[in-house]
Amino acid sequence: MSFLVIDIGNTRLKWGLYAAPRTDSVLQAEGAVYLETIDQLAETDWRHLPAPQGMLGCAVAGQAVRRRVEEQLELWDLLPRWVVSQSAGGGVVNHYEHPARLGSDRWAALVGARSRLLASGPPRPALVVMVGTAVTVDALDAAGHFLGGLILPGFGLMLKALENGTSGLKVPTGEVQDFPRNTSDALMSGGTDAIAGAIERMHRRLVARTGQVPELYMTGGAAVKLVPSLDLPVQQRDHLIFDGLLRLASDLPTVATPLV
Ligand SMILES: Nc1ncnc2c1ncn2[C@@H]1O[C@H](COP(=O)(O)OP(=O)(O)O)[C@@H](O)[C@H]1O
Ligand SMILES: CC(C)(COP(=O)(O)O)[C@@H](O)C(=O)NCCC(=O)O
Ligand SMILES: [K+]
Repeated sequence: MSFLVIDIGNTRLKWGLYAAPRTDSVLQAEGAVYLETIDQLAETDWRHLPAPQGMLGCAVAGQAVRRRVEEQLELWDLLPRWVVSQSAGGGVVNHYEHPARLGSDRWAALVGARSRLLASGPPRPALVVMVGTAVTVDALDAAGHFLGGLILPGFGLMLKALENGTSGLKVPTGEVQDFPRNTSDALMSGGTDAIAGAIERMHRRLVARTGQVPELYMTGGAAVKLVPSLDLPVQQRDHLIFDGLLRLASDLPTVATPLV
């Protein structure tokens, strides 16, 4: 049975069609569209796809966007199911003060990272970074306890805030430099150091807390921009959230019961 996973972020909708709702399942097709174009999915990306028998998604861009996607899903006869972050699941214990308020994409990324970590060796701590509209830096200990995490602006939001809040920063983005000597490079380097700095600080905290060096997983559209500037070994996984959704789907009862 082919299975559809969907990650609705605040900038793009990412989807993946897998052979089955299992973490070792083969990815058959995938795509990413900006939210402005999701009302055409049934006639574009999804038009010629084999009908999936099931789906599971995470959505953090609000109810209205989610409903627009559900209208596109009427192309097939399947029940839309959306993850709500739980207090425990997928091998992760969620120590957020209000577990359901943790972004479901963060939850899926944590579950995905934990399942990849356990599939690749002994249990260790992990740092799970999503570089998207916002950036999140989330800490897992060796037992799979989500200790907490950071939220900070993504590259786009940082640059937009500076452009809107000043008169002198309406310039194209430049390159990352150690000692930037023009406005464009200063902006790109400042944004990169802000995000890389947050990651390196949380990395140091997690080492101090656990006494072990964590695995660092990074995902998200802008991860590719950041990896070269990080002083830490990184596992860049574009499909980390998909991995988490498949793991959560494999735990679900096969009876189509809506999560929310
Ligand atoms: N190929 C790319 N190279 C660099 N940045 C990208 C690329 N694709 C998307 N981005 C940036 O990443 C962000 C969107 O990534 P994404 O993970 O889809 O975010 P979200 O999950 O918040 O929708 C935007 O800031 C966008 O500018
Ligand atoms: C932090 C986020 C905005 C990240 O969203 P994204 O950048 O992927 O669009 C999203 O995970 C969210 O809305 N979280 C809810 C608040 C929280 O996690 O505390
Ligand atoms: K995301």
